[in-house]
Amino acid sequence: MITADLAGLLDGHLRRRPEAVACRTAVAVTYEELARLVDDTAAALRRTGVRAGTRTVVLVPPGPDLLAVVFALLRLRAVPVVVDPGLPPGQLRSCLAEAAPEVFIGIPLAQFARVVFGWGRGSVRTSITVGPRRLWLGTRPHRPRTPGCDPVYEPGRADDMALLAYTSGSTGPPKGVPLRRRHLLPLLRMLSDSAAIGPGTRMLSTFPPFAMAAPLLGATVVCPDIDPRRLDRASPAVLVDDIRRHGVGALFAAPALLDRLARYCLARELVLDSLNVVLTAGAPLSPAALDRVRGFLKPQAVAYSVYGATECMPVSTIGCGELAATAAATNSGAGTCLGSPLEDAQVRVIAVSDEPIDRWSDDLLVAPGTVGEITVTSPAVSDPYLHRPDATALARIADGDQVVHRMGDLGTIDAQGRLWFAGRKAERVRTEHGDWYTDHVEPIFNTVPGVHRTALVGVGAAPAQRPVLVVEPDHGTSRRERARIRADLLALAQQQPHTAGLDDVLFHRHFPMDVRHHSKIRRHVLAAWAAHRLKANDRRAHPDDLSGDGGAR
Ligand SMILES: Nc1ncnc2c1ncn2[C@@H]1O[C@H](COP(=O)(O)OP(=O)(O)OP(=O)(O)O)[C@@H](O)[C@H]1O
Repeated sequence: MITADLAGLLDGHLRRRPEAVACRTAVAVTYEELARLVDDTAAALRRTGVRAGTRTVVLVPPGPDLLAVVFALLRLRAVPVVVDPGLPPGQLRSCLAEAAPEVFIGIPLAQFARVVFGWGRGSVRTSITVGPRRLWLGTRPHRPRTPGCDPVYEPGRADDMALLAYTSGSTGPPKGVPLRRRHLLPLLRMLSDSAAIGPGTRMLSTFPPFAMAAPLLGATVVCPDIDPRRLDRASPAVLVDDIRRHGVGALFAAPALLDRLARYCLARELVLDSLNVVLTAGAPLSPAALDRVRGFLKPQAVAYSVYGATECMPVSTIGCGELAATAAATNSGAGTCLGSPLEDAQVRVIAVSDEPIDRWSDDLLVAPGTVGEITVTSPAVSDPYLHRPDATALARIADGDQVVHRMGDLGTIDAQGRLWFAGRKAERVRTEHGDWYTDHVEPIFNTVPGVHRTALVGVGAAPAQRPVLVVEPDHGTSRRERARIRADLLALAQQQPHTAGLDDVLFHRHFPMDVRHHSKIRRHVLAAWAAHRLKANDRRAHPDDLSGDGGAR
């Protein structure tokens, strides 16, 4: 049974299957070996003063060392601060200034960056380097006799703070999200129930925090040789090799990386037949990408898109069969189906507003089928943001003794109770004739041959913005091809009432994406670029010269 005593979960697997492999990198580490590492690490951390509640930054790549540190912190009931290592150094510094960690654990490169960029300056009192020889402040602690069973550790409680996780900062600066142990249980239960991750499963996750869940469920975590800071550069060949070599049964990858893997497999007619389940999250999985993903799976395998956010994970899941069945609707502008809300998650859609809402009232609800903001009440909803009362006021509604979380996403609920994604609230385009929703528009245009992806952005001040479609063409597209694509897009726009007002198409070589998943388009960055570009084009009266940042592909 999954309980809030997460360290106890790990110990349970150790007692039942000490010889089972907990982690696979170049070497295999068994549960027994992992437990010893955790014991050593916990003892060393305790000697440096790490206690329940100590905020600790961990910048260590996935592998046994990271598992040892994270599970040792769990055992001590300390609080890991989870921040994307791929953030620009200045943004990472701001996150750490806000989180005020007392302890900084990192590999030598992270320690070097800490000193150079001033990460945690003013709050960090202990820094610990995880090196090739695993030196803890130059000393090696004593080993407790029975690994995993040291009686000095208290079992974790549901209300203990588990971690401080930062959002990906796709729509503004990343926000600190305090998560208690009980907030994590719905995710663990979903992984165990829907995705069937359990003893014996070999799981590979390209998102390290999800990889940490595998040993808690008795599974083996396979750590791929990729840089989590640069997922856009992760090699599909390396992933394929790891999946095959280790017989990976469960894979998590964000949509963009999953699609790159799928394209790689498609070109080589590869089927990854060890995979039973594939999970993705972070952004919609487009119908075309889904088709390609199904191409590398055996027929019995399932792919799920999981919908949720740092503040509330998960909200709903949808399997590949249902996603495929709703693909035609997506391609004609209905949005992306996110599936039915999970048990325990109450999802309601309210009228769109950019203002705080203090109290819940059923008057906030929109009629079924009408686009509004998605709200969630669930045991997974986190505590309020760290030190951000304004952001919290915009994201929370009090409803008696419950808290309603505003997802900042737009969507609808259909007659079957399924949730549909329409785009992010902050990225809606507000024209004189009404609002345009990114996920009601982009999928239509993404079907045009030669288009890699599109982004709808608004230029000018709301509510009189000019809708602009920015296009990232397939690699190597010629100028003539671009002219054809533009003509096709504009013709397609005329076929749908909700896109008929589109007159502007710009080509951009390579979209700016979020650092966590490289799957969310940073539309506000593109909007600023588009405004600049349109102004330049208007000045030159040369609208066909649509070269993107540094020239179109
Ligand atoms: N399966 C999915 N389909 C569509 N969108 C998804 C899915 N899963 C997550 N998302 C998007 O990701 C968002 C959550 O992202 P995350 O918590 O990483 O930070 P963020 O909201 O992007 O960060 P910030 O608030 O700093 O901009 C959701 O609100 C939603 O927009």
